[in-house]
Amino acid sequence: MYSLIKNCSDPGSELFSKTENYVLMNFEFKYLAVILTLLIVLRFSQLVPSKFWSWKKPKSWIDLLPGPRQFPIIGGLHYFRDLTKTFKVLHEWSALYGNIFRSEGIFNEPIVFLNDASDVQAVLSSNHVGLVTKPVKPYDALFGQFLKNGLLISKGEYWRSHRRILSRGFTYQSYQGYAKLFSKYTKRLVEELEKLFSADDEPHQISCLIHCCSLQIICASVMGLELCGNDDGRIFYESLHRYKILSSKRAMNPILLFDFFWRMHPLSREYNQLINTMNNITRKIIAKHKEAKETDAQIRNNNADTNYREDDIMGKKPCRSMMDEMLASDLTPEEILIEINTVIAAGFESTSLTVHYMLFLLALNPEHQRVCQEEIDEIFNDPVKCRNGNLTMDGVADMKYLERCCNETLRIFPIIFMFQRKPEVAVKLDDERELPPNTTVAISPILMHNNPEYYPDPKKFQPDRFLPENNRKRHPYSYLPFSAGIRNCIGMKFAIMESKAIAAYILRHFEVSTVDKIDDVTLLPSIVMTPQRDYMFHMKRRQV
Ligand code: HEM
Repeated sequence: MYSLIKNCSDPGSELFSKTENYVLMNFEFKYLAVILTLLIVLRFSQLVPSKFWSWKKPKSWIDLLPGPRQFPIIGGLHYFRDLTKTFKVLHEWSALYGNIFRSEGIFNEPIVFLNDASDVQAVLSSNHVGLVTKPVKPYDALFGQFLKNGLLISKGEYWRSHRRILSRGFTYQSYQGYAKLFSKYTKRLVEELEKLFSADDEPHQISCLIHCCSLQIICASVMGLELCGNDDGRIFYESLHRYKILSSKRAMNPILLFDFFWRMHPLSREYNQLINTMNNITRKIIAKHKEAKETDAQIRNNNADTNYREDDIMGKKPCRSMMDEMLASDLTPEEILIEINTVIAAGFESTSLTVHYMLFLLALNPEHQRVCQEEIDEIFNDPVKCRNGNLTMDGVADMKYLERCCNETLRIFPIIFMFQRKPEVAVKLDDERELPPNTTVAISPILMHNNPEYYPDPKKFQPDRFLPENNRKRHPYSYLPFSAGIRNCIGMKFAIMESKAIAAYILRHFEVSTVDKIDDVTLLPSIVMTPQRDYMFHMKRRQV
């Protein structure tokens, strides 16, 4: 099945592929000249409101907030010229300016950075749909063509009704089925790791294998698509993999966030073709499921008087996919397509990176790895929690220490390192401060999770920070890997269960160690927080 992977290169190096970046650079130089000319013309033609140029005039308490020096038009974007220093810049700003500061985006649009848990709670905790609106940039630019008005981007009542429908795919019953898929694909992953590490004593990178496993899990859970052994699956895998690389390249290049420039870029043609290819495959699957569902309904009618059991007809599949839940709603096939794209895009890389970071931290901290293994062994030896070598949903849920390690991993490496809101109504932070409607707010889990006020000795890997009694002592909005409030991550539980299941199978079979140290690898602000190169692992087979 891992024949899907043609070239096991690490994600960071693919992002820095020389030929494509040469194309990008050429492109930038060409269009930088166009932008500058355009801006000079705009400046002198007075077409742009003067507020964009007079960036120094304070107007409200927000303008008076501390923050880095801004420049006309580009605001504070130039601080992120060198993307390898992005997280360093954010940490420096937080150290210099405290828990609330301001910077500016393109055309000097103010952005308020909130890093105080109570301020964040004021923004995220309301049930008012107008409060959970997101700004058009960067969301639309990054995801708009693939995710259109899917759950991640949509707003208002449309968002609320779709959120309700998608939630039906995340019930206790659905998780019983997903647990079977976690086992199926992770067992194959273990076989591949076995082959890789038994061949020699060299350290190896493993992210592409984990990535492939996670992608198979999400495609099977969302639409019952088996990526292996059929052409559509293979094409979908290759297209999605390439789509991810192109969108990350776009995300890391502020000029390309403008649709105008992106459309002229040579890579955008390939990008559109990839989306078309994936959409065509998904449309075919939706049509097939719809047809099967109609046939089922017919059989059900014909069997109304008999002892008909739904499982007899539907139950050949290991579980009902999320798509089946959507087909049972009044969503149109095109709406279903967009929501499928949303769930896959939001769920595949975030989870595989979590596993990757978790294994790395456990390799660096063998004393914690041993505790996890004791817990995992006990559950694997329990015939109720692990049936015929397959972990059940309850078995995974019972791995409490592993879960604390997963939480601590996401504290140290919050994959979604920043997210934004643009509340349509005013938000009262306290008696003196109110954010006016349409203020862009940036919330950065990476700054919050490194604040010693919430996490003493934040660099240290300490899973017991997440013991229930310690959680109770901490502000509930100080832990934000999945955001919080009504617009938090809908797949949070799925992500934690899947990460734990993959890590559990690996740790059951291998002792994991690494030749890297935590500071050896720079982190990049791709759409998700990505290591510039893969961590290198050793895996030694355990006697179990
Ligand atoms: C460790 C893995 C994951 C992390 C760290 C993560 C994190 C997040 C965060 C921070 C948000 C809020 C983004 C924002 O406000 O802009 C979000 C939203 C979302 N996530 Fe996840 N996620 C993960 C896995 C998943 C999985 C596995 C799925 C699906 C199965 C998923 C589906 C979604 C969707 C659909 C949204 C949009 C929700 C809405 O706006 O109502 N995520 N995720």
